[in-house]
Amino acid sequence: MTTTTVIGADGLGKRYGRRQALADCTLDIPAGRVVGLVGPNGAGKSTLLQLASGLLSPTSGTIEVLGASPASTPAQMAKVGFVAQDTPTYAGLSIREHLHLGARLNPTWDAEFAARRIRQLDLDPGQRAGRLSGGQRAQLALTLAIAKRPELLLLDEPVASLDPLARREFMQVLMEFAAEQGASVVLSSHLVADLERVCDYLIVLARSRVRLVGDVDELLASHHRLTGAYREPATLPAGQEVIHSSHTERQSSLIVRSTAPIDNPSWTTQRLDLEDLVLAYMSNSATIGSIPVPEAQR
Ligand SMILES: Nc1ncnc2c1ncn2[C@@H]1O[C@H](COP(=O)(O)OP(=O)(O)OP(=O)(O)O)[C@@H](O)[C@H]1O
Repeated sequence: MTTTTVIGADGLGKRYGRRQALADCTLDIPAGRVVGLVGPNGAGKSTLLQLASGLLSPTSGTIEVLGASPASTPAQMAKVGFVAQDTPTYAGLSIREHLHLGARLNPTWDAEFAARRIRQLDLDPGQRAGRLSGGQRAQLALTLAIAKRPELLLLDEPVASLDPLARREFMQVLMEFAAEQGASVVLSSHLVADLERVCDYLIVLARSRVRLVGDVDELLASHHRLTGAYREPATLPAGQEVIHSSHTERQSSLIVRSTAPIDNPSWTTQRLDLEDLVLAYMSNSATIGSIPVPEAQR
């Protein structure tokens, strides 16, 4: 692990009975990045975020967050913000009471930010959380998490219930927070176009396993779409790994990983965008079988 690792995982796994939710997950996420966590339903994204927040314990391997075991001390918990998928709030408490609670519980609470954000969102501070719409409740939970001024913010599908304009505006607030504080953010989402605007680091999970991880610019520079006359993928030179292929009788279209430039004029080479890259790895892993749990571990 590097000294600036924000989340370090080694062979991390989580099993619910016979169901392997996360397997053999090894990560070394550098600090100060905005990390997009993507993958199909049931891939293990929430499980990974809950392991990082300390809400779940691993069944195998290890995880460290900001150099310590997740949620191991009050000081460590103060440095990490987490908003779960269901954006939990206290239904009986008003927005104002949530802000007071936040101020009492968090040593680094930014009261000015919290009050300004609630005004910007046009929310009534006297309104009980239980009376808010789903999107408004999510905005309250996200405001509380950012006002805590954590070193690491973990967000599980934070924008799923927000309208398109609110989504874009929230992503802007999130980027400002990360840039101003030098904070690290990990957010899961199915909305890759939103992630493309804010994330500089990517993790693709599928079928409980990490399929792709790294700096977004480096990943985009090392993947290429090749189109040309039909041919067998096996004819590619060493060092070019086919991630996804589709063929017609006449044409082959490949997504290839290669750090060296593709130097073959019989292919037309194009760059990928983030969505192409994510979909290539998701469909590639759809063809790989699920992970059997060894008899001895059941
Ligand atoms: N409490 C639980 N008990 C049993 N199985 C669980 C539990 N929580 C999650 N799982 C299983 O673990 C796997 C991973 O679930 P997880 O919620 O981490 O996926 P996800 O990637 O967040 O999915 P989604 O995109 O649908 O939110 C799934 O197969 C799920 O059914």
